[in-house]
Amino acid sequence: MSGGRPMLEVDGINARYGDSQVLWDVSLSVGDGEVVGLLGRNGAGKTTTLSAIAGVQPPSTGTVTFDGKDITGQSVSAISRQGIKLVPEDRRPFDGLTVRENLELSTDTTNGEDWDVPRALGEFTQLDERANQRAGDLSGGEQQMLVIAMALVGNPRLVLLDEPMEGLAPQIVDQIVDIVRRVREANIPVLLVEQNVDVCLELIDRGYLLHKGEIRMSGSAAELADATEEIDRYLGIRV
Ligand SMILES: Nc1ncnc2c1ncn2[C@@H]1O[C@H](COP(=O)(O)OP(=O)(O)OP(=O)(O)O)[C@@H](O)[C@H]1O
Repeated sequence: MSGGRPMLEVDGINARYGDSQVLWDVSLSVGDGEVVGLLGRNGAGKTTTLSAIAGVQPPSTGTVTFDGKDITGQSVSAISRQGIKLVPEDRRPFDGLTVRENLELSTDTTNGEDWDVPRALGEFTQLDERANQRAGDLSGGEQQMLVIAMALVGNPRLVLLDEPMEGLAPQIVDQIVDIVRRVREANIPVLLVEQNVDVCLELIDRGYLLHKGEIRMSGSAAELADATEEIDRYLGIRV
């Protein structure tokens, strides 16, 4: 279901930390309204790929094109203004602010007005119930919900989600899965980094297997689900 034109095109990017090369000619795309998975073991280069797209760690070579425009090497803020919202693995809300204040602070109408604080609280009723509580007093799962809601009130044109289920209890994982589904229903494209193959395949239209900094396989969710040998080899886990 690759749908329309690619919203994001990553073409042959290489990235290094000092002398050590960690991405080798990585190419991938995310189409309009697609949820695309980037799967790989610890250290495969998933976070570095997201960092290259978001401008945190520009690639040494290769290009990143967003909505037909070359954004390679632009600053994090310039890329964010164009509607790419990165939700890093360790992103946390501001503990001392309430849920509502965190959402108000993250509201950005540069790229649209579909999402605002009332809509976010309407979609995430668990957050609505705690709207006036300090974010620091929320559970880990609720905080994760809040950081995703904070990305949504930024009216993103693409969300980069780095392991949003990491460290959460299975019951909470289900809630985050539900949230990613709702982002998808809102037609916002998502590039989802995930180590949990089962969870990832439930959510994505297409995906890429990254191993030691190289894309080893790509395909639809169904093709990846059938590729048990590659999943075993590159992820060391069975579906
Ligand atoms: N700031 C850094 N300086 C030096 N090496 C780094 C840095 N960040 C990551 N690396 C190395 O780059 C490689 C890719 O790391 P990256 O974080 O992109 O992988 P990942 O697939 O996201 O893994 P994880 O799930 O553990 O975050 C790893 O070998 C890692 O040790």
